[in-house]
Amino acid sequence: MELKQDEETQNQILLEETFYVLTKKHCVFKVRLTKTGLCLIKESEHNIKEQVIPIRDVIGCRCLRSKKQSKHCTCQSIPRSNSLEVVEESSLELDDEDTSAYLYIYAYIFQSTKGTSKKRERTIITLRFRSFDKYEDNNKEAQKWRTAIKKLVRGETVTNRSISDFTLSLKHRETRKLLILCNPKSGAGKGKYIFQEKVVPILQEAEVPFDLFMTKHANFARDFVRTNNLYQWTGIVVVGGDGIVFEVINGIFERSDWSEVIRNIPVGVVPGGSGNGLARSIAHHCSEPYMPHPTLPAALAAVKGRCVPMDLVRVETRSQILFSFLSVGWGLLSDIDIESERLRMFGGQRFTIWSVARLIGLRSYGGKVWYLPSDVPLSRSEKFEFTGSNLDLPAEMHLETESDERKY
Ligand SMILES: Nc1ncnc2c1ncn2[C@@H]1O[C@H](COP(=O)(O)OP(=O)(O)OP(=O)(O)O)[C@@H](O)[C@H]1O
Repeated sequence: MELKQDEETQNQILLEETFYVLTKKHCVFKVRLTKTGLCLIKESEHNIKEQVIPIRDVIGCRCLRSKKQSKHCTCQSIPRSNSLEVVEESSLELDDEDTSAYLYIYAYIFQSTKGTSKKRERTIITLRFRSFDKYEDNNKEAQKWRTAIKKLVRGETVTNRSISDFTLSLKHRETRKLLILCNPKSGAGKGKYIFQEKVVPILQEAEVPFDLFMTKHANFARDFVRTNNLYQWTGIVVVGGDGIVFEVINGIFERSDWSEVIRNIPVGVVPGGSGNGLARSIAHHCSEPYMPHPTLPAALAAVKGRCVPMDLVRVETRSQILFSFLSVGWGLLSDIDIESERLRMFGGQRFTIWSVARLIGLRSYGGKVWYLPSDVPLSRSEKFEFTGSNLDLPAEMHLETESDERKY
């Protein structure tokens, strides 16, 4: 009984609106927002199709206005969806004649690809609010949807009652700020490119502000996290390989307030290095596809603030104390890792090349290992399942509310 009630509240409609596709006659989309997702119901002459975009796949949304067209054509007062250019509300380039408010919703959804492994695809849903004559009224509607979606994305409670107050806080601003530590030398030297091209667009779509610091030399990141006030940031995202993550974690443990930091400041990694063992392991743990877009699961987790606790290993040698998060290497593997540094220009291939070299000249090491067998069962990862669809969403979809200008 309780389960059923819970399901009912999850599926309770928070917002609902009817939209049209400019280019298709007699094609109506009902768009519903519930706590679990954005439901698109396509009603055409002969059938009804439906797809739910789960809230966990949505990263954010933005309200924009249409941009003034350079060559104004009097025969086309309504911007065509495929030629639509949009700007911020504050822009000097906005088109005063178009009183519509455009809500851009950004989602990364699993596509039902037959025969191949699952992957996430970027999908943009544009909702054009144009029922009213004044931009302010259309914007109020769009902002109501925006605020509700953003709150749900952040895991906050949204009820039908609270939605009526959303218009009061129109100028809702994101306060989350991430610290990005990017190693420009990681992997084959593409750390900066990866950040600018793969991560920045996702941060912008999610409207997550950030402070970026490029590491200038070995141990820069370690010193940075040891000496700075980390509480000014909501989390640390490292762009690089396992080496730079190692620096950050060990830098944290060199602080006197390390226990406070590890409880309050999550650390994430966007793979930019050669091996990227931690980023791969996290993607595997979360059942997120790592290939063909390795940076995607990490960037999405960073903007959504998704985090789970992670075990660390404290290693004491005669001369130092270290914290390890993947493995503690000794012998052949460490030799390959450290000595292949000179082949950095080959990216991840450096490990294969140096493995062959070391196997040819195999060294032997003597040692003893003591261990305690674990009686704790291995934890099972949460499986994110593909939610059924029969709509086959395109990468971009433009829907709009009805207006007097629309004529069949
Ligand atoms: N600006 C820099 N110049 C030279 N070295 C740097 C710089 N910034 C950081 N480093 C060093 O580069 C080392 C390797 O970096 P990182 O782990 O990001 O890449 P990787 O070694 O290619 O990846 P992986 O560890 O996953 O194989 C780090 O241990 C760090 O000390």
